[in-house]
Amino acid sequence: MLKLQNISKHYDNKVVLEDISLSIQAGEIVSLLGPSGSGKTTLLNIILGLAKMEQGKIIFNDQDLSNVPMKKRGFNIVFQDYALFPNLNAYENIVYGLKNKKGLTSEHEIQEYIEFLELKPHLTKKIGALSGGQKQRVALARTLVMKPKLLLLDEPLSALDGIIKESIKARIKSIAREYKLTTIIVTHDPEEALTLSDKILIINQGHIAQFGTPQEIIQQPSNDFVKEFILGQLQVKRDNIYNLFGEHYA
Ligand SMILES: Nc1ncnc2c1ncn2[C@@H]1O[C@H](COP(=O)(O)OP(=O)(O)OP(=O)(O)O)[C@@H](O)[C@H]1O
Repeated sequence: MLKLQNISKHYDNKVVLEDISLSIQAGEIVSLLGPSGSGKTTLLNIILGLAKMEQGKIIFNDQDLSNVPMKKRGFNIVFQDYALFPNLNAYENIVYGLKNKKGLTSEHEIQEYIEFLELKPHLTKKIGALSGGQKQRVALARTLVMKPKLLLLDEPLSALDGIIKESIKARIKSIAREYKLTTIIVTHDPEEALTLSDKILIINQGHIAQFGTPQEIIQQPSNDFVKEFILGQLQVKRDNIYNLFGEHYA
């Protein structure tokens, strides 16, 4: 279980996060959702250990990790641009992080992750020859072979379109379920957050606007910001299509 307690962060004189507290249960998928500049990536980086906080605590399975360096936290992230090595092929990318972790993951286990993500036909391809969805799956496999205690994903769907997006969404859900892996996802898209997560943390200008299940957020938005940000954006999408096609759009 991950507990964030009273996390605050400033850049120069600007408050970026103020007094963020929440608890995430083991195996849950939680989205950090908010507009551009609201502090989502900063919070993700603080959990990862990449950014420092001025105040607050990070407790994971009853252990205080607040001053534990990134490498010793055992959390892993998939960055928005995947950060894969273009000169290596897909398999070499997947196992790259294991070089200094002898014995962590057997070849048999590596093959299981590869099967799970249906990457077998692509292993010898260079990164440049892969589609966006295939790159995302290689990035996920590379992270899973490290057996992370917590999986962090920064905008995992933003570079993907349509059907590929839906298939990666399903993968992320099945990874969390299959490996009981607590997963935290940054997104600015309400639809993604609502369809992917067990819980959503809505951030507005560094403050928690609401933390709840998708159903709670839809049925009981706790303030005007949540209403506007979530329901407003979804309504605009519906209206745009309705205006074009009228009653033909069910
Ligand atoms: N290294 C930095 N130095 C100074 N200010 C920063 C730095 N990183 C982020 N900020 C500021 O902190 C605020 C929050 O940024 P952050 O990247 O966390 O937001 P975000 O919600 O992830 O936005 P986006 O969706 O655009 O990525 C912004 O106002 C940003 O300008």
